[in-house]
Amino acid sequence: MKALHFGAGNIGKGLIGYLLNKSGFDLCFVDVNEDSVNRMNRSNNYSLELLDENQTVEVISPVCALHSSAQEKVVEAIVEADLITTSVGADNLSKVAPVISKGLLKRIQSDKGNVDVIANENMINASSKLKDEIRRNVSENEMDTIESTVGFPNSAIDRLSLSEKRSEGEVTLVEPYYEWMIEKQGMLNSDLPSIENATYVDSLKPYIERKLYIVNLGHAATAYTAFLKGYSTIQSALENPEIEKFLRETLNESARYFTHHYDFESEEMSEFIEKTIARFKNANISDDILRVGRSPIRKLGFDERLTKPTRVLFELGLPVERLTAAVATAFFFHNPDDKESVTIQSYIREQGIEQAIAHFTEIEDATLQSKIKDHYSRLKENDSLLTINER
Ligand SMILES: NC(=O)c1ccc[n+]([C@@H]2O[C@H](COP(=O)([O-])OP(=O)(O)OC[C@H]3O[C@@H](n4cnc5c(N)ncnc54)[C@H](O)[C@@H]3O)[C@@H](O)[C@H]2O)c1
Ligand SMILES: O=P(O)(O)OC[C@@H](O)[C@@H](O)[C@H](O)[C@H](O)CO
Repeated sequence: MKALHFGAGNIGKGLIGYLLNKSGFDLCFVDVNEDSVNRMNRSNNYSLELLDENQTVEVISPVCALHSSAQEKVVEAIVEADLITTSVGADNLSKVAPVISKGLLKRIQSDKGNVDVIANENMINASSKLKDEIRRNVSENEMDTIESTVGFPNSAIDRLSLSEKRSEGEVTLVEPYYEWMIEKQGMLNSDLPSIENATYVDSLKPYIERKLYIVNLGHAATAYTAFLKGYSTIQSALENPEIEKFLRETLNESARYFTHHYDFESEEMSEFIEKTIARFKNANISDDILRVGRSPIRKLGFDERLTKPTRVLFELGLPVERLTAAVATAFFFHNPDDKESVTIQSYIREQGIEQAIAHFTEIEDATLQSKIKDHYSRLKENDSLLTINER
């Protein structure tokens, strides 16, 4: 059995590649990063270090890699694959769509049978998004054939996966906890054996939303608050009780989204929140806030982790005091190497914070906009988060 995975990055190696290898797949990565492709092909393996007390190292082997520019080889690998997966970052799905389209059409011509393509990104319905991108690259008839033989099951992935450059080479670092949830109904390849330790669900929506609007919301809020307070890692920031309190209260507000829309009980949500905070505080992890806070424009998007729970709970008349403060913190984040943060900062300089809030969050309600703006102004005056908590 062969699996082709686009994106030999942290989660590609730390979760998707790890589980596909455990499930007996022959694994090949596709990446734009020449160094990482060459490194993998030199050793045909990579190392994973578990971020627990024992720091167990596992070698994942055999693996190979193709550079994205080797189009013909990538197309051939798609034709031969039993499963195609991605974790390239949500904004890069449009970039992998052209070659995946070519490969799928060639597969269909070669009568290779049904296959599933799973995009594993931190966004709602990433596989459906990839399918939409593929649609832009093919004719209507071609899309009809693709749709009849290719499944695009949506998924949710969760594992803190980082990497570190060491003298022996790059090592992928992973927390012990992981989750890969795959929506059964989108799958078309009934011959594919189950992926070991993946969870197959009938409806993904409650889980992907909980992942994004609790785990990733909490992560983003911590990273942006940490930036404001001068911390460089999530773990050092959470040693500050004020930041931990703010995180917990923000997540408790967001929990109401889930008790309102789904069957989640409040105790269950509280347990999930405590488990999430404990994962973030794992003393064996040192997670850079610049990684966690990356791409703030994406994170402030209308349906994204910061904005969606805030606007929906506000519309329901439920409290959003901490959530609006969390949204405000994102407007301070600045990393010269992160184009999105640079864009936000120059937008604020040129248009002002009010315009920036409306523009990046696409929130139209004036009251909600001004709540975010008030928090921004107070934070700018160096007002503490605790003061916000008490308001
Ligand atoms: N790292 C985590 O803890 C984690 C956990 C869950 C979900 N995710 C999600 O997984 C995705 C990947 O995140 P990551 O942390 O692994 O990022 P990463 O930057 O470590 O890895 C992304 C990889 O994709 C490659 N890539 C980019 N554009 C490409 C293209 N056009 N073709 C082929 N390869 C391309 C990059 O070179 C890189 O190796 C994101 O959507 C992220 O939100 C990450
Ligand atoms: O990958 P992003 O940029 O969407 O979000 C950054 C982190 O919150 C994220 O990578 C988490 O580490 C991960 O989602 C945990 O499963």
